[in-house]
Amino acid sequence: MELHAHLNGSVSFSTIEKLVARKPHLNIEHGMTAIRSGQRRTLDECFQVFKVIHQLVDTEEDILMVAKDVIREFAADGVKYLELRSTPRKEKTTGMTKRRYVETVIEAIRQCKNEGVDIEVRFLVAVDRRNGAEVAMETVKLAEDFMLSTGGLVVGLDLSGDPTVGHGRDFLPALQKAKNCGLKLSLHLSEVPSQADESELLLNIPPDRIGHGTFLHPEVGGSQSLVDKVRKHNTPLELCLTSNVKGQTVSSYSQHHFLYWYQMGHPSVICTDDKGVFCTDLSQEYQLAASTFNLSQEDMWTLSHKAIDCTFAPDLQQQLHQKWLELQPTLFQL
Ligand SMILES: CC(C)=CCNc1ncnc2c1ncn2[C@@H]1O[C@H](COP(=O)(O)O)[C@@H](O)[C@H]1O
Ligand SMILES: [Zn+2]
Repeated sequence: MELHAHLNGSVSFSTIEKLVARKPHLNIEHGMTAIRSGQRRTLDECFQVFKVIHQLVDTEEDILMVAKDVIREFAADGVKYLELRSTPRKEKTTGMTKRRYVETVIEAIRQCKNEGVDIEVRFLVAVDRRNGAEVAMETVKLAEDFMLSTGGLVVGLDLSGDPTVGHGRDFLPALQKAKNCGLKLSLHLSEVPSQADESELLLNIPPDRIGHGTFLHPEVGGSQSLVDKVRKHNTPLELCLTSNVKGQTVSSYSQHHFLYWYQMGHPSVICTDDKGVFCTDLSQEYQLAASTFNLSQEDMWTLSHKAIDCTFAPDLQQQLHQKWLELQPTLFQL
């Protein structure tokens, strides 16, 4: 179950190579699009990486290839349900519009389905906080249109982008509108320490899931009131270990807030965030969680199984539970 994956952050080394071959004039090398094992970057440096990738992915053909490759790679890693998220982008130079951007991702999802790739994929339209409130409202309208026209492939809205830019209060009207029209909300909250006020406000909506939530609890400068709000609504957390360690918002794997929420029995879902940029995959994230926190195969199985209840596609949950029941004896003896 992969519930938190940004499309352009998930582009693998082999896809980057294909993109670089299409655009040799950009002089982009792989070291500029990925943060390798043992490397750390500041949050700001990480966000620069996305700018480089966006230069490489600027036509409909690129989006189609990238989305299909990413979906196939998640499937090859054993992911059976994927919620992809991406920020619709307009590119003047290539004529790509935001509407065509979303249509192309949807086309990629449909093509993978028709080709028999063994994975269910749903899409969240992303709001980049750097683009401000007005664009956020337009994005919500776009997301609503696609939710209605894609037969349920577009299921929600994501709020992401550089957490040090802007304030969540500006996005409240757009987020409320999204919620009211039936889009599920996954919000990046408290990814950096300075966001307690913003989280306090946005948790009142309330969101349907939380991305990261690194600094929600009092021990790291959050507050009991924030934790209480998350607990009251039983809002699942999407936790991305490698992303947080490489982006240096968490000092080491053993210090990751996964343990805080997991020990509390709170719905916690392990995700990749940006598997390409952070050179990881979902299996590796599960492996890391298991080895860091001394969890058994059974614990890990239960984690992935419980994630089914956190999807934004309730229509698929029964089918996924059935799949997990069938897969269990083929993987290991409990
Ligand atoms: C810098 C760092 C540690 C990244 C991980 N944490 C993140 N926090 C907030 N927004 C993100 C993160 N990773 C990816 N994104 C968003 O996803 C975009 C890339 O995917 P896409 O173009 O939306 O398809 C980025 O431009 C950014 O808006
Ligand atoms: Zn994210």
